[in-house]
Amino acid sequence: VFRELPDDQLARLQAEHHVTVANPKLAAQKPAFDAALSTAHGLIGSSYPVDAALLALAPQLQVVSSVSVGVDNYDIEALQARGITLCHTPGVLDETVADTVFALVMASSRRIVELSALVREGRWTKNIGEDLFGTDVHGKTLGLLGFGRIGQAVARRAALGFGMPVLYHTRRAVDLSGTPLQGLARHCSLESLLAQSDIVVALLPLTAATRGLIDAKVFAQMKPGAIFVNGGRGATVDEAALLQALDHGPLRAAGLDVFATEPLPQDSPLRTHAKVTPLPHIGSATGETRHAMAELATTNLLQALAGETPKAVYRH
Ligand SMILES: O=C(O)C(=O)[C@@H](O)[C@H](O)[C@H](O)CO
Repeated sequence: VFRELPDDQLARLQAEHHVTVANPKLAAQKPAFDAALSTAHGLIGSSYPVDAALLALAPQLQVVSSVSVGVDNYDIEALQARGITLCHTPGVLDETVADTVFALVMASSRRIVELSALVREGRWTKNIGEDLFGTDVHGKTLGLLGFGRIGQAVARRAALGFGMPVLYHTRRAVDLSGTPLQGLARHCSLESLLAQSDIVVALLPLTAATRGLIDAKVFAQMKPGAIFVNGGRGATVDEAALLQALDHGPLRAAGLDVFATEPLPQDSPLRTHAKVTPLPHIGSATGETRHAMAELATTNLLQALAGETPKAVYRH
């Protein structure tokens, strides 16, 4: 177990297997982690690189169970070459991440953090003037880059809760017939989405194809005054181009839950930028959802080690 699990899930593992808990990110625990790797049949955790070098130290490994939906920390080819099963936790976090994304849409559009700080710091001395006005969210056009389970959960909030026209860009249109989004979300080209969207939300997994995809060319096609929110992976965005777009247009503001380097380096201009609402990668960070993720990851691991097909195998 290379990232802390709730006690009840740890107990499920200990009831059936010999369990070592060692977080390799903690120097004091790294030796125990390396020692346990040499005999490990299963790994469970998240946000630590499981690459070919690590796999070479784990000759008995049969399954890796990630307490995350994203799998960009895992060398998929190296795992497949070893016939090691990779499991993850899709589905159980969709609504929570969608809530976080919408919180960033609201916070960056209505300047919630900035104006709350004004009150906290005793600077509310007169009625708020136009220079501190935000911009409406209801009725604005939302553009989604990525339209999987989480993207569709965001689209439901927007279309059904805020009367927002929804556009999305993916390789293929999604069949929404019989779903609450039928007729409320339209598939379109990237260019068309960027030209029409008042709010652009990125929910892209990090792959070779999406790394740095949201670059200066993409920002330049956004509407003047657009709001940009990223709830997917930081490295899908060229952060230097994002800063340019914030400082020189067209962006009005950005809400960011993810960054190319996490935790965000202290000297990153995104950390203190007046037009940025930053969050420390809390997309799924609620007690309920992190427990549900740990529970699914534990079930995946137990099923795999019992020779059964795990509930959520990552399909490449
Ligand atoms: O599931 C994901 O892909 C996430 O980004 C978060 O829910 C995880 O908590 C995070 O990856 C853990 O480090």
